[in-house]
Amino acid sequence: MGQRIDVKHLNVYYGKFHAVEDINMVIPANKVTAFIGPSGCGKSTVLRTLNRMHEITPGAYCTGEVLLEGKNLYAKDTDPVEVRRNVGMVFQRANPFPTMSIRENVLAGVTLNNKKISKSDADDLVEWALRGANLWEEVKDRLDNPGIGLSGGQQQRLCIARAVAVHPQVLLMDEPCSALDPISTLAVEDLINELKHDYTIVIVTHNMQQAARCSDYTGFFNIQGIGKPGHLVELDETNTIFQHPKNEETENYISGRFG
Ligand SMILES: Nc1ncnc2c1ncn2[C@@H]1O[C@H](COP(=O)(O)OP(=O)(O)OP(=O)(O)O)[C@@H](O)[C@H]1O
Repeated sequence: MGQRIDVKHLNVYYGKFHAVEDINMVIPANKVTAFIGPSGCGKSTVLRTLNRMHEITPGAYCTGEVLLEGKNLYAKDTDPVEVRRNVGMVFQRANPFPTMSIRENVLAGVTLNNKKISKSDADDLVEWALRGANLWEEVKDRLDNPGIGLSGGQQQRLCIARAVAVHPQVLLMDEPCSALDPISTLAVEDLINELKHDYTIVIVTHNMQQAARCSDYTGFFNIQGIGKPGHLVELDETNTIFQHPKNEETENYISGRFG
């Protein structure tokens, strides 16, 4: 099952640059929450703080709290590796490991976590994860072929299979369809809709139609001006954000008056 995320007074900095200011939000379990907003308003930055991925950028840090089912991801005794196992990430560009086969790519997270697994358990896991990513039928006869030999849309679904193979609670997706053609985009959107039964999903997208199509909740982020920190304007049910937003800034953005 997916887990709920509570974000409290989150501020994110890249060195001296204050990138995101005082974010407070609840991301419900087993729903798709989309982050939208103009370029540079901090959508990806906030997403990355939800599994401490920003920490791999030298000088990046945050203050405030991110709670996964009430447990602070930033508590002193929390292991960031464990956080990233529970909260998986799918990136903008499909990034299968180039030297690995389809099968090895699916198992990569498990082997990187030093988990010993029998051949038959591995076979079952590969099939389960690829079925979960709606890719099994397309690749079941060529599991030992290189992952990078697949089409862009298939590679992205392979990365989703790799992410779910470690049994996360949450899946973060940073513009997962931006490099895909419309047919592959629809396949990934359908998949997102199915995956929410098992996971909590947070997706950053530039595409408002995509947010409207595949999310239950939408958070609109904005920025006052260049050099200013981004902030969350409002987060609500997707229908409310697109039809009756409470805030004029949101209304202006979704009606295409800026951004
Ligand atoms: N690694 C980094 N080092 C320094 N500044 C960064 C870094 N990553 C992002 N920023 C800055 O933080 C701010 C927020 O960036 P972020 O990428 O989170 O915005 P975004 O809303 O996701 O933008 P886009 O829609 O263009 O991807 C921007 O001013 C950006 O330049």
